[in-house]
Amino acid sequence: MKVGFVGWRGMVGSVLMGRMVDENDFADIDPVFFTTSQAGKAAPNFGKDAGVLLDGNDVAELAKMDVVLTCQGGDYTKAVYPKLRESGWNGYWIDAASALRMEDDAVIVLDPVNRDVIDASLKNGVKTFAGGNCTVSLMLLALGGLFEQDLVEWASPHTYQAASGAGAKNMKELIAQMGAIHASVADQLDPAAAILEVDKKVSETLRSDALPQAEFGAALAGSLIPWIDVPMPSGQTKEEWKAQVEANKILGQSENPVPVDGLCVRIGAMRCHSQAITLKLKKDLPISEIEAILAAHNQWVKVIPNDREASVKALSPAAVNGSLDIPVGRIRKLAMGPEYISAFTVGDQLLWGAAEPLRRMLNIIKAL
Ligand SMILES: NC(=O)C1=CN([C@@H]2O[C@H](COP(=O)(O)OP(=O)(O)OC[C@H]3O[C@@H](n4cnc5c(N)ncnc54)[C@H](OP(=O)(O)O)[C@@H]3O)[C@@H](O)[C@H]2O)C=CC1
Ligand SMILES: N[C@@H](CC(=O)OP(=O)(O)O)C(=O)O
Repeated sequence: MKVGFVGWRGMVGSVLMGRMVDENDFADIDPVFFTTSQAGKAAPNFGKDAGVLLDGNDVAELAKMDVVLTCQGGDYTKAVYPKLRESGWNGYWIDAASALRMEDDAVIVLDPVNRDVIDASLKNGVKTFAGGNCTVSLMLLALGGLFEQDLVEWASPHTYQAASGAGAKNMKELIAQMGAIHASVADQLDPAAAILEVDKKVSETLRSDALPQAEFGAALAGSLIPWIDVPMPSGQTKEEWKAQVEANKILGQSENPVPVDGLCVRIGAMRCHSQAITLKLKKDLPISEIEAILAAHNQWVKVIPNDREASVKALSPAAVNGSLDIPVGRIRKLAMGPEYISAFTVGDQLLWGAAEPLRRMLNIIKAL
């Protein structure tokens, strides 16, 4: 099977390549690597010689592929995908970008949650598959058991999203901001120093034009940004809008959607998105039963007991970074009534949030 990779050297693409090497996924495919800027240079070798890089805008070359897997971004998809389909190509297109997710002829892939939807679509001849928005995929992996058993009346996820969701340059800018903050008070951090003086200087640094902020346009380190992506007419941000439409499309219930809505906030984590979710369940279930339902859903979700030590240790971006685990904890009844519960979950937005569902979709196609 000829698989053309586009966007393989970007941040999401690199995580994907790493996972494919780890899982020996290159063994049974013929990889072909495309680029939009380096055609003719040597292709990478992930255990197989792949010749030279081909031009990612060359529709005739792309049309020789059985599968095209792209992590290049939405602009690339919008420019190339229609031309490739119009050329008569009937191969499988697997995409990290959001551009095609809500198209009628595309399926959003998250196979531990919607393998049934994927299998039915393959039988029906669907050839276009997109990975979901990172917060949506991570929420559904964490709470999959409750959704699967149709126990959720509504969900309100409030997010704490990492810098990586905005791109590699933003991750570097976050670190540069941390460095600038530290540098502004580095000689005043001894125990005897007056903390209010230190705080004043830090505030001045955060508000100063000298703080590196070309990417975020605001301070993120030592602060937060309560807005992700463009505005929608509803008053939601586009990131917030995606929660309900994508979650229900993944679950195959767009006709009768479960309301999913909350605020999305960028915080100073590197590559793990966290979410505090309020759920209204359709019935009053004991916490032990809720925990058992969540834990049984998939092999990556890990239920964390609602105690201080376990929560601090396991439910943080620092603990989850680089891992496929999806811890979910802080599960308790809320004061609003016995059907209202809270949950807090953390997931690596480059792994389950981006690369892993695509890698697994490629393997599903390979096995057809
Ligand atoms: N970041 C995220 O969290 C998520 C991103 N996505 C989707 O994936 C797309 C790609 O995101 P991301 O991986 O962050 O994008 P990157 O900016 O890291 O990479 C995109 C492309 O930039 C080009 N590029 C130029 N200079 C470099 C360089 N120095 N190193 C690496 N690549 C370089 C490469 O294309 P070329 O070889 O053609 O020059 C590369 O494929 C997004 O637009 C989005 O649609 C989806 C889910 C999550
Ligand atoms: N918007 C996400 C990252 C992302 O790329 O999302 P999407 O795949 O839906 O465009 C974030 O900023 O954290």
